[in-house]
Amino acid sequence: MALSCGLIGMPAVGKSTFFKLLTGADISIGTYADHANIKIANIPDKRIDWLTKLFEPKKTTFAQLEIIDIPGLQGSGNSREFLSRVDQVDALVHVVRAFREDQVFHIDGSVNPMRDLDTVNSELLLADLQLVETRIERINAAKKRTAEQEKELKVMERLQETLENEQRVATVELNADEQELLQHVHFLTDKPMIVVINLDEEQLSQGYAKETEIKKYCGDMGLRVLEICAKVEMEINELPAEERVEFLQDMGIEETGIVRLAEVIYDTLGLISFLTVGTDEVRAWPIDKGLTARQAAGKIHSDIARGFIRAEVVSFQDFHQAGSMDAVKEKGQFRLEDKDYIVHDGDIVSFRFNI
Ligand SMILES: Nc1ncnc2c1ncn2[C@@H]1O[C@H](COP(=O)(O)OP(=O)(O)OP(=O)(O)O)[C@@H](O)[C@H]1O
Repeated sequence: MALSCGLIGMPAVGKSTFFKLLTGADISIGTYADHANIKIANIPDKRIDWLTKLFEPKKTTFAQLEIIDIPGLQGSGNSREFLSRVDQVDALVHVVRAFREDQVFHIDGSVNPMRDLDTVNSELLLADLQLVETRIERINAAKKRTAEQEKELKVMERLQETLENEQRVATVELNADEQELLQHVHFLTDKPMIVVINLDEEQLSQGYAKETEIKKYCGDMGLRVLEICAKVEMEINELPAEERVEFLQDMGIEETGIVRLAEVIYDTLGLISFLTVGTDEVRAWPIDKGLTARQAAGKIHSDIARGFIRAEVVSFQDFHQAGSMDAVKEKGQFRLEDKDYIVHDGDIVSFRFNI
């Protein structure tokens, strides 16, 4: 099952616009959306584009993620529903409005990215603090504490202090023992989160005054920040492919904000891709960093993992430089790896198996 990423933020900050850009979904973009949209996004991958040109396969499959457009947080009225939706996703993209546009209302009457950042973060921090406090109360109410409860209490007290200092659970270093203890507790501020500052065209071209302040705030919280102008991205999206390249060159940028965002989400989720090639299909397979060849084989089919013999591996970079499998073999860059080989991002793999 694909991992999921939820778009969150205040109402009318551009979440549906980013959702549409990431998933290519044709949904109506409104300022009063009251439902969550879920769609699959392909993760753009230049390696897959290149391999597709070379192999001309019947089918090309990109790595995929589920993207969920979570309705805007508007005061405490819908906060319970908001928090339960946040609880269900693997990562978050927090869209913050910096763009100035009189036609688009702001729920608090003015555009203030720092205030919005803080409002949403506080909601998440508070939900986690309540969870910690409930668990502490439960342990304290026990007549006699087990050794396990003693350990949990110590960790919970550390988390409580962190959250009271407005720091995220993700910033707390836990040893393996403590991690196991918390395995079944879901903290919202433990989820990877990326902050996207949605700029207007002028802020994009002339620089954005609040940049330093926001970056410092996010840096202190351990959050990655991207600055993107959703309006310009929509315009780029409507251009034919050839004109798009030209447009980006004119702007002096290599990638659109959306491609960068998709890559950062993928990376933040701890995912890498191994690749399979052939005339039937060229495909990127998402796996967690650190998986072995046999575990990676299991992502394709459990039979391949069970009957695993060897993995034939060449790195995309070597293949790209050499230009063909024969050239790769001549250069001695074609490897046979066993089941414990740790698969790397961009490994082109073919599994030998026997069942
Ligand atoms: N960078 C930008 N510059 C100017 N206008 C923008 C920008 N980004 C989004 N908008 C406009 O802001 C409005 C709100 O955007 P959108 O519907 O995507 O927000 P939302 O966060 O999904 O809202 P809701 O929470 O109500 O669903 C739209 O009219 C959109 O075109």
